[in-house]
Amino acid sequence: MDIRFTEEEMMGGQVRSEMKSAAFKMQLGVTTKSDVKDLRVYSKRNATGCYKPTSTSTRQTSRINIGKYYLHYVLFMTCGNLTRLPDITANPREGERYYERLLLNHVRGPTSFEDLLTVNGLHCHTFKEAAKERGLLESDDSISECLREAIIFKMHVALRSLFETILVHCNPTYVRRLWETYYNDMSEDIQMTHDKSPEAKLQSTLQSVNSYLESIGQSVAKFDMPQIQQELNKRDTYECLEIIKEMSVKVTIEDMEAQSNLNEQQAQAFKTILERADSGTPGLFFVDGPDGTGKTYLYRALLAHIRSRGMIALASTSSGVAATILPGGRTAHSRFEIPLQANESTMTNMSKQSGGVKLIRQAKLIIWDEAPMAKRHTIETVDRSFRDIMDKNVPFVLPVVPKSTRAETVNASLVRSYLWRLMEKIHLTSNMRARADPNFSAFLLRVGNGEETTIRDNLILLPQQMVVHPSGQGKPEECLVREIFKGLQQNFRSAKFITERAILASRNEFVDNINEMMITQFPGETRTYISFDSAEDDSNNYYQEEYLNTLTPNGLPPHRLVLKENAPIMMLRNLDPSNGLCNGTRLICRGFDNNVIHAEITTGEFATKQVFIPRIQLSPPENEGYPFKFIRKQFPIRLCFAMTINKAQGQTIPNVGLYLPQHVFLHGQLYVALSRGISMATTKVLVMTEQPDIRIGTYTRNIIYKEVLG
Ligand SMILES: Nc1ncnc2c1ncn2[C@@H]1O[C@H](COP(=O)(O)OP(=O)(O)OP(=O)(O)O)[C@@H](O)[C@H]1O
Repeated sequence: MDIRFTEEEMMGGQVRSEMKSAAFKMQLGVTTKSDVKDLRVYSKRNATGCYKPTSTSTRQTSRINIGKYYLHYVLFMTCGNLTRLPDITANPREGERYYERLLLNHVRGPTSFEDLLTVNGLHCHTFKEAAKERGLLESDDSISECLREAIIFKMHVALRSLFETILVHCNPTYVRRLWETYYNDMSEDIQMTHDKSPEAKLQSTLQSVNSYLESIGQSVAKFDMPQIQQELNKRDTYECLEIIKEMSVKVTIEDMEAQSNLNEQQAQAFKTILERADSGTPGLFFVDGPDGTGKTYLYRALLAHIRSRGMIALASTSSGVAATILPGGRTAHSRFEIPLQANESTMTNMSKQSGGVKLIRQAKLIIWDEAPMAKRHTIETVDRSFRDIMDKNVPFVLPVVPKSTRAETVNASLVRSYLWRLMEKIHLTSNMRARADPNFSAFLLRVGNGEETTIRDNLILLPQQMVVHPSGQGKPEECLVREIFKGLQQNFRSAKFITERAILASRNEFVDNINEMMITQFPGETRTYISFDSAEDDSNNYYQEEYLNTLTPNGLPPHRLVLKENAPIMMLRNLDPSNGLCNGTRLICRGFDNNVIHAEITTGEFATKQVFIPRIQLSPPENEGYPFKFIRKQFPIRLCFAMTINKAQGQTIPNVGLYLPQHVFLHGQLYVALSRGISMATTKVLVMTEQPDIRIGTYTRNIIYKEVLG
């Protein structure tokens, strides 16, 4: 039965025709008063593109009495059309009724049921078929389809790492079938380059897949697939692999040359640390310097120097994305096998006979970048396991303890550790990132040290050159976007242009707001991926899918992921660290298919690498406070024209905009944001908070806990 909404209905939101309404009602299966829940008026989209209720008042409720039945409607405003959805529930077990509801929930502005059944001009016979065609239903064999779609790009190395990612993150139940189906495509390049025998080809392909798996503590031996013959060898061989792998980390010319470009303080630090390493006396150093003072530059120079002499230097970091910036970098958690819940007495899980421990014993130098981002118990756990060969470095920001008080934050920091007293402190002070603009560099230093003059509530005056003043019509943030992304329409295909620009904000909702605005302005065809959401063990369907769709917990991609070719995206999970796919890695979309996204890494050691991203299951951290386990199946990425300040840590962003609809709220946050920039002329700030009455100029809050600065 096809029901057309009249113009009158569309405009007024009132159902005038009892006949039509009754038919509509029957079509949707609303038959009794008990089917009627409440009615909400949905008129405003949230930052992720989902509609959210703005009112449930009876005044806005259109409850229509048709005989003894009631029909309640949820009104969706879409592009000037008014589409109505009965606010009733439907369970996947109900078949067509459920799929129809799913379509009504996602298709914008349909004027008839026929509209719902028509996808790209093709008529579907069932709502299920239409929902599937629109990508609203997960394919029964999405994992296999993901690999099949990736084959077309003919990138064999990326295909093997996609296979490994699928093994680890997608939990396929039929690994051997997948292996057999895609083995030829995964091994084509190996066959071509070496002209190997079938067995040698098989072994090389397995080794290649295994090398990715090993980096996250897995191996092909754990999966139902052909096995590596060498694996049968003695453990000694395996242990040596760790050392061979470390010894094969490439030393670049730039890093070798860095040694002669170090500034005075860096050169002094380089000399002090190297002398200690060469003398064989244990030493524990804490390299302290605000962001941009060249800590990473110094570490790279140290790593290159020691490695070029045929010795072992280990690079570990607190976050996966920082690991992709240092050559041979691994997260400290995976390198040292640190338990997730470290406390006063925990030890690492490394066994005394393991290759990892041998490696640590042989290491001349161990670097731990961003050490204070880890809680002190984590660092102390490592110290307890090998206290004589540790080295530590410092970034500026404290570990973020969710929902913690100032005292808790300070207490979790390295400064409160017994190790703090034992560390030899090395201070770097010149901002090398902003070295071309001494005024900016000096301003940053004052902000970072909490020395910039404040008026009440820690408000500091921003240099006028950096302030964006909203002008003309439109939203104020559009002015900031115009400043930072000037020339976008001509340069949108350039990875360099896109990567050198970003807007930073303190909260995800502000970031989403900018990203949503940017993707509509960005040239190209839109590709929308809908997530498949569920609540674990919810067989009674208490948590309706459409309710789950409206949630976007921290660290999860949105339900409606809207992308375009060449648009910048950011990884939200440590999907494949050995290939540079870490939480925080920046990429650019290069191609789309239904179950796979082709992207290019744009920052760090793996820049220009082509990768495939599959859909995976994601859940928010337990401390997000949901009373059920929320599972979202989606590509683990989000747009990154804008990103949170936290995610920008460690990056140089030559054209950076700071969007401040509210003041920053964390220690060092303003400094971290501003110090991504390289000059006042290319660092812009949009302040939207209330300004002090009698002052001239633009003020914003700078939070510095001086006790943490030591
Ligand atoms: N001695 C130097 N000569 C030339 N460029 C340098 C030097 N030291 C650092 N740089 C450059 O300055 C910028 C910032 O350096 P780096 O990333 O090492 O700082 P950082 O202290 O690690 O900052 P963050 O904490 O933000 O990661 C980089 O672009 C780096 O290449």
